[in-house]
Amino acid sequence: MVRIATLGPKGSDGFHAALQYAPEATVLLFNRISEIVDAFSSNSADYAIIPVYNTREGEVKEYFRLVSQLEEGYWIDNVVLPIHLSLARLPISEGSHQPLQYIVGRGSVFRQCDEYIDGHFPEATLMAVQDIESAFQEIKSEKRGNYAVIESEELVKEFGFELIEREVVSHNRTRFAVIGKNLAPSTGYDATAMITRPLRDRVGMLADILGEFTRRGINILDLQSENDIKTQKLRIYIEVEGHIANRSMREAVERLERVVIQESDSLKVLGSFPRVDMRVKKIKSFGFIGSGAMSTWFADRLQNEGYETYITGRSTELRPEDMIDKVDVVMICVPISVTAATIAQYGKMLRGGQALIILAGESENTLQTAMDTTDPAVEIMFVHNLWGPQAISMKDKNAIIVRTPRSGSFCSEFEAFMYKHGADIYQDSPRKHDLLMGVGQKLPTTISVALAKTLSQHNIDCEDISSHSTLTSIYGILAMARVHNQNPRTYAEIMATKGDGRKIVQSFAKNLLEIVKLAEEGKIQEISDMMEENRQFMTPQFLQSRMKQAKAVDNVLSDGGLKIDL
Ligand SMILES: NC(=O)C1=CN([C@@H]2O[C@H](COP(=O)(O)OP(=O)(O)OC[C@H]3O[C@@H](n4cnc5c(N)ncnc54)[C@H](O)[C@@H]3O)[C@@H](O)[C@H]2O)C=CC1
Ligand SMILES: O=C(O)C(=O)Cc1ccc(O)cc1
Repeated sequence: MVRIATLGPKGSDGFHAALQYAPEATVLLFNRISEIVDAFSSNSADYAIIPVYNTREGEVKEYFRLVSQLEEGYWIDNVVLPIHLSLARLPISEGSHQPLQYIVGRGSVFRQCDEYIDGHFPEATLMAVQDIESAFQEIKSEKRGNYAVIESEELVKEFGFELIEREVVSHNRTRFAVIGKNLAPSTGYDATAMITRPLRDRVGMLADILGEFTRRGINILDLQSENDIKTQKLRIYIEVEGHIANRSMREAVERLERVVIQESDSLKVLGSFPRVDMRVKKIKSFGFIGSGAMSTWFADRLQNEGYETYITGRSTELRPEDMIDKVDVVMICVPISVTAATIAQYGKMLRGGQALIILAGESENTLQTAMDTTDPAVEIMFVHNLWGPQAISMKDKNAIIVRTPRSGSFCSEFEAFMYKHGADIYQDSPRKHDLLMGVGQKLPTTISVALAKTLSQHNIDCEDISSHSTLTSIYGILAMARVHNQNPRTYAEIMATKGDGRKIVQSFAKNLLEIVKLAEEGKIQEISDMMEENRQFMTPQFLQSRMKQAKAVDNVLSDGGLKIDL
């Protein structure tokens, strides 16, 4: 039989939280949080259940101190309990009713009810007690007719008190931490709580701590800080999404100690536990058609948000046609050149109420196919993430979304998922997307491939490429290296997409030949005039802000070792 230590008395919120966690448990009841900790530490209890947060009172301060004292044990789970508080007094049969002068309750209950008490009993004297059971008994034995108590309805009834008012505060919920002896295993949908030791003063410490998580795309759920009572140094409590066993989480913690705080054992992991989710989600499951790099990348992150995911492809055991029926949202994520045909093949299998989201690099043609081949009650949206599967997170990366009149709440939920993970989202029309991908993808990719081919044709030594590049020409070299360091098919597909972007590459090729000709003929003035004209087209603001960015890049590149962990 498991033994759980919590705050009493019988019928208290802690008591109910313990039974909600383990209905068969033996519940050991105490009046003080420190007594609960002692019971747990001395092995008289297997678990401790402690209130940590209340929707009305905010954080429960005592816990902050308590959790940092726990030498063994981990925060392994949570119980969220609605709290129903009632105002009650002795029944008339047990003493005369007099005007209420005193209200008795636990300190935390008063904090939850302060609005109600201020509004209804501004003159009353409040008496905060630790041991509510003794308080009930004393009011009874002393027949105190001018006393009232605020507690749960169950408890006031148990002591034979009479209700004056039921449910004196609404939206009152308490989160209890479950403390156990061993770290909880990963469920795939976890959060991790940690607290720092008292920190020495250091400029930017808080921002640097948060940055370690943000940089890795780890969402921060809660942040609190408190001055350590003795030293008056700051301690920081952080709750983040993910399990401590995840690689990026371990890396973040390791760097926090070694690089940011620069003290070993400066960070204490309180535990990992299944995430407490208060949001309303409508989507349960996503199914991918296409089992490549981008499908896996998105599926992993959706799974970490608590969604079920299925990946299907030409060679997976689960067939796309069998998957479609199981999911709320079908994601099409295959090479651009086969996206429209894949939509045409599977689109008709979706039923009203489902959503079809196209992850691809070409919008107009693919969206038209989706609108034409699916039931009109199917939601449809196009998403183009402008990062590849090597990216750790989508934080600060561009994403283009093309909504249609049929993009509904499922599509918005997917967009909210990308927003939450820090993507910079831009809404386009199909044509605008395709045209601008001529600028953002087709042209730079084409140039990169042509550049590499040219260097190779002339047997240019790779060492010489770096040593002879200028602050300006390095950009082209970097782009060339990036493009040739990833799946060539991805880029060949981009170059071959249909749509409005083609005219950008075609005009570029024509202009290139013209400029080469002018240069060969030594027409310096004509080229300068052309550049002057170009400058008129680009606004001064654009030129200045990009120049500023370029200088920032110069600084990063010239700062020994690139300032990146290689
Ligand atoms: N890789 C990247 O950097 C990015 C890719 N995207 C887009 O994501 C989509 C998927 O790209 P990745 O996952 O990178 O490609 P990938 O090559 O890793 O995977 C493509 C998947 O489609 C399947 N497939 C190939 N031909 C097929 C056909 N004829 N019928 C059905 N399935 C077929 C493959 O078996 C594979 O499972 C593409 O539309 C691409 O433009 C978007 C942004 C970045
Ligand atoms: O990582 C890079 O540099 C990319 O260019 C990734 C990429 C590849 C294909 C896309 O459709 C969008 C982005």
